[in-house]
Amino acid sequence: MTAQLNPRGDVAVLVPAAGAGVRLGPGGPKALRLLGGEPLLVHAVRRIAAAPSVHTVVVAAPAAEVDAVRRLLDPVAPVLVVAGGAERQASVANALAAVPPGPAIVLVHDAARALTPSALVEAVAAAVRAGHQAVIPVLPVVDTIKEVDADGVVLGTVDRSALRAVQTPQGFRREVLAAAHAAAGDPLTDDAGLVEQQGVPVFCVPGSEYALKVTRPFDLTLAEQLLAAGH
Ligand SMILES: Nc1ccn([C@@H]2O[C@H](COP(=O)(O)OP(=O)(O)OP(=O)(O)O)[C@@H](O)[C@H]2O)c(=O)n1
Ligand SMILES: C[C@](O)(CO)[C@H](O)COP(=O)(O)O
Repeated sequence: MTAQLNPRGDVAVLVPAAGAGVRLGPGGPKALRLLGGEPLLVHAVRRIAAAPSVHTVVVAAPAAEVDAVRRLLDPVAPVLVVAGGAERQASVANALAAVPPGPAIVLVHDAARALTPSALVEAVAAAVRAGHQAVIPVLPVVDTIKEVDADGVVLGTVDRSALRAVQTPQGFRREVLAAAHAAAGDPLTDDAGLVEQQGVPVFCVPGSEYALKVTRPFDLTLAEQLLAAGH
C-alpha cells in the first residue's frame, strides 16, 4: 500500500501519538488505549483520512510500538509511521522529517483528540490555504479563571475575555513549521508556540467540542458517550 491518501491533496497531517498517558492512569500508551473497542489512534486517523484535502498522514508512535502501529493502521488508511520522541515536540519533529515532497500545508493533530471531526481538519487547512501562515482552532474559556499563589491563596481574577483554549489540528505553511522546529529551543506544549517565537502571526478559527483531548479518565468516559451517540 502506498502511504498516500488523495494524490491531489495539499495537506500532510502529523499525528503525535507517542505519549505515555500518565494522567489517564495505568494501561499502556494513551494512543493505543481503547475507546469503543478501538484504539484512540485508530479513531483519530480514520477521521483525518476522511478529510478530502489530506495527501499524507505521518504518525509518531511510541518507539517500541512502531511495527505494531503500522499493522494496526494498515487496514484503516495508508499512513507513514515513525518513532516518536521523549517530548511531544520531538515526536512532531520526527514526523515532520518524514513528510514526502508535495504537500504545502502541514497540520499537527494529537492522537488524543480522537473524535475530532474531519470538517475541523478541512477548516484549519482552508484557513492556511486562504493565506494565514499558522492557524489554530480555539474555544472560549467557560470557567472563571483565578491566579493563585503556591499556598492556594487567590491573588486575583483574570480577565478571560481575551483567553482561548487551544485545540488541534494546528495548521501551518510547511516552510513556517519547518523553520520553527529548526529554531526550537526548550520544548513547548504546542507547535503554534514555536511559530509565535519566530514572530509569525497565528490566526484563530472556531474549534469543536468534539475535538476534546482525552487526558484524564473522565475525558475517556465522555468520549465513550460521544462515540456511542454517533460522533
Ligand atoms: N513524547 C510525546 C508526548 C506526547 N505525544 C502526543 O502528543 C499528544 C498530546 O499529548 P498529551 O495528551 O499530553 O499526551 P501524553 O503526553 O500521553 O499525556 P500525559 O502528559 O498525561 O502523559 C498525544 O496524542 C500524545 O500521544 C507524543 O507524540 N510524544
Ligand atoms: C497541543 C495541545 O493539544 C493544545 O491544546 C496541548 O498543548 C497538548 O497537550 P499537553 O498536555 O500540553 O501535552
